[in-house]
Amino acid sequence: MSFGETPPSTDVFADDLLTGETALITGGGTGIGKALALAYADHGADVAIASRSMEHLEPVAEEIESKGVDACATTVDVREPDAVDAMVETVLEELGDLSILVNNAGANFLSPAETLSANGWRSVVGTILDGTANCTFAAGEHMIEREDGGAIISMGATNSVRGAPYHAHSGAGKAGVHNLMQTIAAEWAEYGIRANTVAPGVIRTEGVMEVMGEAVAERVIEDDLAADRLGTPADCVSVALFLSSPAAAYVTGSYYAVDGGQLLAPTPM
Ligand SMILES: CCCCCCC/C=C/C(=O)SCCNC(=O)CCNC(=O)[C@H](O)C(C)(C)COP(=O)(O)OP(=O)(O)OC[C@H]1O[C@@H](n2cnc3c(N)ncnc32)[C@H](O)[C@@H]1OP(=O)(O)O
Ligand SMILES: NC(=O)C1=CN([C@@H]2O[C@H](COP(=O)(O)OP(=O)(O)OC[C@H]3O[C@@H](n4cnc5c(N)ncnc54)[C@H](OP(=O)(O)O)[C@@H]3O)[C@@H](O)[C@H]2O)C=CC1
Repeated sequence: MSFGETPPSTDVFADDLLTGETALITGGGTGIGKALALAYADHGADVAIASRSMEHLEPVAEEIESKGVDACATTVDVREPDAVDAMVETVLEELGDLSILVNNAGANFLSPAETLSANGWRSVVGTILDGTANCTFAAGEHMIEREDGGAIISMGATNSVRGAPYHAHSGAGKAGVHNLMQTIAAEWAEYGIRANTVAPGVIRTEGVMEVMGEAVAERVIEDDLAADRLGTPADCVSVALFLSSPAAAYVTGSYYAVDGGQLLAPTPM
């Protein structure tokens, strides 16, 4: 017996779950971010996507518009605070509001700690942690001013909970992301803004397969997971949609692993 697949969100959630909301998803042109962007549109939200490459963004923006909602695609390097401020301005100019932020842009490679260069550390921690902070602060300023609350979801990773070989930069960055979400949850509750972390385990995307390769993926399934498959972007979509919706009105500062049981202890038998 296996867990099976997470069904498409349209089979589970109401079509109008997010009608009236405006979501910004960083890294929304590929992988998990693309799946999130299309799902948010399926459920009625206007959707902005932002990353460094317009080539990644443009086709997804077209697909979002084909679903009958408004789309905005804007380039940004999330490591640059001024560029992030400009991204939020563009979203507000083009879509008129910003009520949901998904900090999804990410970067990773596997490296022994002792050979990791200072620049290698910065490229990953800068994207994951500085990027999440820059976007949260810029979007948060608007969310506070709009006086109607908001939802912030940050993509963490299971490597934030347990140190793991070759993850010095990525694990430390993702641990910082969750801690930041908890602090934001505490500080901005008074404005009706909720902040939560979704922590994928190993989700089959082009990005992660570049990092780990097929042979390592097979070993992970065999040795590290309770589930009998890697995760899919759809597995992450349903949790993020829930956290973005009124169904999660009392949920803030929380950590949701989407990991097929990766964080469970291995069997002693
Ligand atoms: C076994 C289980 C694995 C599961 C992992 C689960 C945890 C998280 C997973 C994910 O996040 S998956 C998503 C991953 N997606 C991406 O990484 C896509 C984006 N990736 C990138 O943009 C690049 O790969 C990047 C290197 C992360 C960043 O590129 P950027 O253009 O900013 O930097 P570069 O100029 O290319 O390099 C900067 C710096 O980093 C060093 N470096 C790059 N790759 C490696 C490597 N494989 N090993 C060691 N060092 C590396 C590079 O040499 C540069 O340093 P200096 O040479 O200038 O010192
Ligand atoms: N897949 C997995 O197994 C896991 C993923 N995660 C996390 O989930 C999220 C999505 O991962 P996944 O879909 O696999 O990754 P992808 O590699 O597909 O996506 C990463 C995205 O981030 C964007 N991006 C990278 N650097 C920057 C930057 N400096 N500024 C703006 N955008 C940037 C990229 O777009 P562009 O190149 O156009 O800039 C790309 O769209 C990430 O945060 C990742 O760390 C966590 C654990 C496991």
